[in-house]
Amino acid sequence: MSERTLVLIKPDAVRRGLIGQILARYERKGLSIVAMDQRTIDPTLSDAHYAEHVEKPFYPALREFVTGGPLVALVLEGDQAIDVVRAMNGATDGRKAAPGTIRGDLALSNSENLVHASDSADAAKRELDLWFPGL
Ligand SMILES: Nc1ncnc2c1ncn2[C@@H]1O[C@@H]2COP(=O)(O)O[C@H]2[C@H]1O
Repeated sequence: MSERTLVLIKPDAVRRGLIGQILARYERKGLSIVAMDQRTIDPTLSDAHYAEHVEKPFYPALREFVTGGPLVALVLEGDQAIDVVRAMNGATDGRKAAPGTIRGDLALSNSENLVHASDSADAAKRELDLWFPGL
């Protein structure tokens, strides 16, 4: 079933010049880029996006990081896109993510882990409404 998912190419990836490499992986897989926008977000959007994490001890550093430079928000579409993109991104901690995944190949951190993707259909709906209202 065709689905849409929200992906963030985070500020560490933008800083490292990895936007093209990361986008190419999603395109090669056959996913469609439905929308794409480079922006620097404010703390309010960070708090809304990461609502489930705002009380966690790592959140202040995460907010600083995610608001600290431009990121690329995109909507990807394709068959089972939510699970497919999560598998392509790999485990949260880049040090533990499997080789062959984006984080496994390109990240060495648990926090600066290059990409974010919606982790369920409910999360995708919420995040798509938040980042691309009206799409
Ligand atoms: N234990 C942790 N320490 C620091 N950052 C974390 C930790 N767990 C999760 N994160 C960050 O919080 C983010 C939540 O979802 P993401 O997929 O965007 O990627 C995660 C990491 O960037």
